[in-house]
Amino acid sequence: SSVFAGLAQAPEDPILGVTVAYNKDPSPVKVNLGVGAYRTEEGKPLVLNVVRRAEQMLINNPSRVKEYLPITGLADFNKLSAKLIFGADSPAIQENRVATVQCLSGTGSLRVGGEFLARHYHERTIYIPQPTWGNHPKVFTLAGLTVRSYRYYDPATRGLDFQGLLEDLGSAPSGAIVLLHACAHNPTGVDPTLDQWEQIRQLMRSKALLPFFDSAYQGFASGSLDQDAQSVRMFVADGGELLMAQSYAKNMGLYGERVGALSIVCGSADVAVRVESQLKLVIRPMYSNPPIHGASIVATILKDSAMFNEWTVELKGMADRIISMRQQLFDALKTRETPGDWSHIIKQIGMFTFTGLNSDQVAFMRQEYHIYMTSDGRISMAGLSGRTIPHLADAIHAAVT
Ligand SMILES: Cc1ncc(COP(=O)(O)O)c(CN[C@@H](CCC(=O)O)C(=O)O)c1O
Repeated sequence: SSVFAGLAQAPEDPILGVTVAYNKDPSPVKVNLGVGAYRTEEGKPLVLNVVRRAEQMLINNPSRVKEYLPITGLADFNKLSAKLIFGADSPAIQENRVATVQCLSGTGSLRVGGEFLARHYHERTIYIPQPTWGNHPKVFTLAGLTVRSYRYYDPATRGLDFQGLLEDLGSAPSGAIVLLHACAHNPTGVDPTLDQWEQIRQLMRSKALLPFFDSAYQGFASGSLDQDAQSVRMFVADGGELLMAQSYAKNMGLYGERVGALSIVCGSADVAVRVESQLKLVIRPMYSNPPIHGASIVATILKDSAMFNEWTVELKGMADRIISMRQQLFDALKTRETPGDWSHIIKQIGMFTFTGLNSDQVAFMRQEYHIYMTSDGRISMAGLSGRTIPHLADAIHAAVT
């Protein structure tokens, strides 16, 4: 007998569970378009050359040890991560108003930020986009926040529901927390224009809504690290406060190293010092201190201008390959004269295409064509190649005719 005999079987994760199902499928034509992880044209995971070089340098360094990091993580990594997202010339950094802690990738950064807010911020409600990354509601609920949604995506236009967004944020209680995807919105691939970002910023500041940015794809959307950080930098430039979760999973290919950072831009240096001290009290009983290897790789690359440049070239290569998959899929559907308007495939940006296919069509494509994607119709473009695009186009064509 077992004390856990009555335990129910938990369901598979809506995103990570797609890979579990894919791995069980013996079909030679199966394609995994579920998890947002980059694959090469040959369909293989990619370890960036610059990452391998950085790792080699670390391994060859005889004085390198495996001691505990401080609770806040690797100091170099934290400073360089803040510079990467806020910009080297950021006034907030110059004025020492940024508290940064290394966390367990993007998820860990969001969770630590959520727990910090639940303990120290007067408004416990966080507004998240509808739809958003499937893990967001669970992360913030378990952190102790009350999760509500704001309209974001318009299925009719397959674009931004900007009026709905403004209305929902306009009617949020003043001081409420608002989660914002910095770029490459997951799952829709739809981002506000810079002008729309400015309107969002003005509305939020006028109601003292607290921005919580999630940046999991910096450099992956446009291929430019600075361009993909423009939304964040507009908010920092106005001198206001915000939270910022960064992930190096995708843009540096460090998925399993769990490398990320949470930064809180504060009103003054004095507040930033106290914020960092309280963040340590959240982290210490959660995982005590973060892993050293991945953060050392990132710091090695970001601090050396030649390696940084090499990284930007490889990053642009990944972004460009995804953009070319968009064009090839769009062209393949046009060739087949597949019913419907598929221009959103080339308009959307970042890792994902929100196809508009419904869960029945997704199930049909899995059954008949061994195409694996999330039930909301999202496909990870990084999972495609010139070889698999015709197969996907055939499947979509069959699903909609
Ligand atoms: C918007 C957003 N925030 C945070 C994360 C968390 O990434 P970390 O690995 O913790 O840094 C993801 C990853 N979402 C991808 C990857 C698989 C997953 O974790 O769901 C996805 O949506 O497929 C994301 O898309």
